[in-house]
This record gives sequence, C-alpha cells and structure tokens, in this order.
Amino acid sequence: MSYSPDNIARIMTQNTPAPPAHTFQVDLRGLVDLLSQHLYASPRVFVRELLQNGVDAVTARRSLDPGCPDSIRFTADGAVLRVTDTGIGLTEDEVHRLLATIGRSSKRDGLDEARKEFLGQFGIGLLACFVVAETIRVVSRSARTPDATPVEWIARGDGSYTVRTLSDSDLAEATGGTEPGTTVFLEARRGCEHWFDGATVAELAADFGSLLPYDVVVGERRITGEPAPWATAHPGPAARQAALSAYCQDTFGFAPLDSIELDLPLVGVRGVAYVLPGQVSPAQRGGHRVHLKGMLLTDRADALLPDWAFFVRCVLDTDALRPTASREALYEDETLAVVRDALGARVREWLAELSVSAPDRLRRFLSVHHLGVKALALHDDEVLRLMLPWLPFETTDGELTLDELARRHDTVRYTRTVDEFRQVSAIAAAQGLAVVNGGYTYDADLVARLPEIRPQVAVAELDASAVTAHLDPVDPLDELALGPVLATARARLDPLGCDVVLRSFHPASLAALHLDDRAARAERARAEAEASADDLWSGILGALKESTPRSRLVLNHASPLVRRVGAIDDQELAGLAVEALYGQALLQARRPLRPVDQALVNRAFAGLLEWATPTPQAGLDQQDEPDRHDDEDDR
Ligand SMILES: Nc1ncnc2c1ncn2[C@@H]1O[C@H](COP(=O)(O)OP(=O)(O)OP(=O)(O)O)[C@@H](O)[C@H]1O
Repeated sequence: MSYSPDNIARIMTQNTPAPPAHTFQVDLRGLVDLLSQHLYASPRVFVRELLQNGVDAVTARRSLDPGCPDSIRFTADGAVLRVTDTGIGLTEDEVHRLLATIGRSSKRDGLDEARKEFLGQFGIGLLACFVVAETIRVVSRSARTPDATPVEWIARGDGSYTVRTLSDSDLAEATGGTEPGTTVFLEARRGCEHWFDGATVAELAADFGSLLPYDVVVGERRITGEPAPWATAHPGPAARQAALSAYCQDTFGFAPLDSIELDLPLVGVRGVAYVLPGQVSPAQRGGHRVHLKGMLLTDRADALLPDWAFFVRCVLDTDALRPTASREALYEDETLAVVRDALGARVREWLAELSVSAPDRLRRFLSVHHLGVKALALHDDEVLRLMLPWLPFETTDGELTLDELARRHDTVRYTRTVDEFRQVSAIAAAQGLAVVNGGYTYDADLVARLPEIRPQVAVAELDASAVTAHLDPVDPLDELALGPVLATARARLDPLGCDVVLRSFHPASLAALHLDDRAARAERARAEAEASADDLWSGILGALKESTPRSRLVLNHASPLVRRVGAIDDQELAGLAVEALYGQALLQARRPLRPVDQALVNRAFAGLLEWATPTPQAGLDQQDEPDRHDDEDDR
C-alpha cells in the first residue's frame, strides 16, 4: 500500500483510537548552552538583544502613537542589570504566548512591510540573556491595551517561569512608574558579574547602538543622539570629509586615505567606504561594519564587497540585508549579491571621478593600492579602460605608466618574470628597448591588454632571442682574435648547457650577460628531475624531452675586461676568468645557482685567488720551515 495522503487519512480513521499527541519538551539549559557555545561568538550579544527588544517595542508603539516617548534606559550595578523601555509593552496573555514560547515572535505577525520595521524575527533573542543571567524578570504594561493589568514574568535558567498580574502600586514599586512600557531585570549568573558592570554595559551598548534612532542611555551616559556623519548636514565639503575621516579614526582606528560616500537608496544602503592608508594583502578581506537599521550587526562582514575592493573598509547602515540567526553575519542571499554589485559599482565610479577631476588624489591612491586596481582592471573592462593609463609599472625607463612608456617607444615589450626582467633590464635599457617588468602579480596580463585601449601601441613579449638580436655582431677579425678564449669558454660551459657568443653592447661595464628563456629553464629542470628520478619517472621525463633549448652567455666585446681576458695566454687562467664571468652573470641575473654552477663558481674563485696570491719562493720556504719548527719546539 502506498502512503498517499488519501491512504494515510484512511489508516488514521480506521485505526482508532488515535494515539495521544505530545508536546515537545525543551531543555532550556541545553538550549542556552547551544546558543552560547555555537550560535553567538561572545556573551556580549545579550546587550544587543535587550537593546533590540527595546527598540522594536518603541517602534511598535510608534505605529499606534507616533508621538510616544522613545526612551531605552539601562542601569547596571555588577549584580543586576535593568532595562526600561517606553515601548508597546505586553499583556498577560502576550507574556504567555510570546515570552514563554521559544521561537515565537510578535515580529513575524502582520504584513511583510510591517515586519521590515523590526530588528528581531526569530523569537530566541531574550534567551540569549540566560548566557549571563540566572533569572530574567520582565515587568510590563501594554500600551496597546491601556486598561490591561500590568504583568510580571520571572523565568529561571532551569526552564521554569511564573507569571502574575500586578497592581499599579506594585508596578510603580518595581519600575518607578506606571506608564506603559517594559522593564527587564537580569540577575547575574555566578561568574558572569563582569558583564553587569556599568561601564562594560555602556561600552557594549555604545558599540552596538550608537546609530539607533531612539534615545538610549546607560547610567549617566547617552549612547545615541550623535547621528552618523554621512546622515548629517555639514557646513561644506571639507567639513564633511573631516567629519567622515574623524568617524573612521574613532571607529576603525585609522586615518583614511580617502572616504567614498555610499548612498544607494535603491539597494537600501547608506554609509562610507574608507580607503585604507597602507597596502594590504588582497587575501585580507572583510572587517566591514554593518548596521541594520542603526543596530550594529557585525564588525567583521567579509562578503559585502567584491574581492577586488580589498583596499576599502566600509561602515554602512542598511534596512535591506538579512542577518543570520546569530545576528552576527549577513545572510548570503540575492539581496546581498545585489548590494555587493552596487557597492562595487560605486567604488568603480569613484575611481572614474578621480581620474577626471582629481588626478593627484588618484595618483596618491594608486601609489598605495595599485595592486587592487590592477586586479580590478583585469576583471572589468571598464576599469581597464579607465585605469590602465594611470597605473605605475616597473620599466627599463624607471617607474612609469604604460602611456608614458608608449609615448617614448614604438614597441612596449614585457617579461613574464622578475628574473627575466633583471637579466635584460640593463642591456635592454642601453639598447633603447622599452621593457616592462611583467613578473609582478597581474602586470604581464595587463601590459598584454594595452592594445585593447591603445590600438596604435605594439606590445610584444620579450625573450632571450629578442635581446640577442639587438646585440651588435662583432667584426669577424675581432672575433677571430678572441678565438682561443671563446673556445676555452665553450669547452668549460658546454657541460652546463650554456652556449657562448660574443657580441658588442652597452653598457661596456657589463662584461657578460646570461640569457636564459623560460623554455631553457623548463628543459633544464626536466633534465635535472630526470637525472634524479627512478627508472619509471626518468623514462616518462625522458619522453618529454624538448629540443634542448640552452642558456647563453653573451660576452661583451665592448667591455675592457673581456678584452683583457681575451689577451690572457695562459689557457688555464683564461678558463678560470671565463668561469668567473659566467658566475658573475648568473648573480647579476639573480639566478639561483644550481649545484653545478656553485661548484664552478667556487672553483673559479679559488683558482683566481690562488693565482692572485702567488706561492712563496722556494728559498723563502726553506728559510721559513726551520723557523716554524723552532717555534713548535719552543712551545
Ligand atoms: N521589551 C519588550 N517589549 C515588548 N515586547 C517584548 C519585549 N521583549 C520581548 N518582547 C516580546 O517577546 C517576543 C520574543 O522576544 P525575543 O527577543 O525572544 O525574540 P524576537 O525579538 O521576536 O526575535 P529575535 O530572536 O530575532 O530577537 C518578541 O517578539 C516580543 O513580542
């Protein structure tokens, strides 16, 4: 038989009598442990939950009576915390229905629009107080039903509660007045007294609630009243910028490089994106402060902006985003995606504004955050078009923008690695070639895309052969004159996979150049791996063998040193000198030395030292020897 709804209904009516229905029992202590250990990051949230209930209660009363008082007052003495609000209040029936039923909330009743007014929604907030409180006592008078009797609810951490109605004088005695509203008393749990310290509560209330629209006071300290600087009128743009910066200093603890106002009513967001004054790693994201209708939701939001915008920290107030149940993070939904796009678009728009009206500010910004903008430009054609001309690059002509470089040269070349750039920069600069160091993150990819926005500029990747082509060939007679030393050099360096050529180039101070393109390096790495691999691997690696591209040592005929080396008759000494030139060229190119290179450089160095420090003459030797023996005898 299938368990279709019809069949289930038949079984239910056939098998009478129906089994008795039971109600779930809730172990309050277990639930509180769950909240405190798994939902909330810290007990501090109890202040936010109390604030939030007070704010929601005032909001609810305002919808009935727009002129009602809007006060929320905290007092704390280290043992008892008391919060009084002038909100909607509760009747006895509502106390049973709303306070004593976990998961029930009055804020889900009504139309969606009405619900949006409230901060709470889950019906668990008051429970958070048990994380620090032994008992929760709520004394309330309803504003909706003014003739309803005041009521007192006392709940204990063991899950029991009592309800009783109060006379007006009981109410006055408990709360100091008889007006509608609610007072919540918390009695500290043992070990949690520090959370009930007046200064601590004021600090927490200020952190969570400074932007709330109502009058919040803790002890003597007024928490609200100072509207957010972005929501205030200022005497002029400079005063506005100063106020925004001061807020950043107070809230985030840094003086921003710039402040980008975020006023996006279409997505329900208002606030500021502060540009960080120093470089940060693109991986280091988040730390945005998000307020929900004034209440601080989190100061660690990380998915609020697109990844590329890692150079800003935002503070914003929204009524559009949804909190998770812990109310410490944002719910990842379509609205958040829309807000993220809108915030990204705003930051991009700000960059565009700067490029037109404040190039100095843009340059200052780029000098710190070019990495973020480069990342952005790669993913966003509009930003590429807008920012590429402004971005600084390391080039053979110094630090320049691509536009500046393209103005001086017909072709812009780039290397894919920093190493390659180091190898060729001196020689390329001397040859008048324009080369960009594309070895830094994003740079090569960006330079390669330059023709998209500057079609008249030729862009080419540079490799070793492109540089050698720009080195002047040497007169055959001159080359012949250096024949012996070239032969020695080839014999010495051939086993290292390095060819030797003679060219003439500037600067003359550069005696030798080690050129080694990527293919040569990859092949060498493969050959080394093959040599040290077991049979199977060496077979596989051997099968990958390329046509052995080799590195090249280019000796500079224009260098007086090379000519002197060429004039050495002693072939052994000439060999050492060539090896030393090879080692120097490797170091100049900042190549890591392989063991064979190291051995060669050591040999060359030691050999040259030997040669430079001649052994003492035989006569002296004999004279010295007895003396040394004498010394030893003396000892
Ligand atoms: N100060 C108050 N004044 C009036 N009603 C209150 C007050 N505090 C709580 N309530 C009532 O108790 C209900 C439950 O409160 P609780 O804080 O547990 O959850 P919530 O605020 O509805 O939702 P959330 O869990 O999202 O905070 C509320 O929906 C509200 O009706």
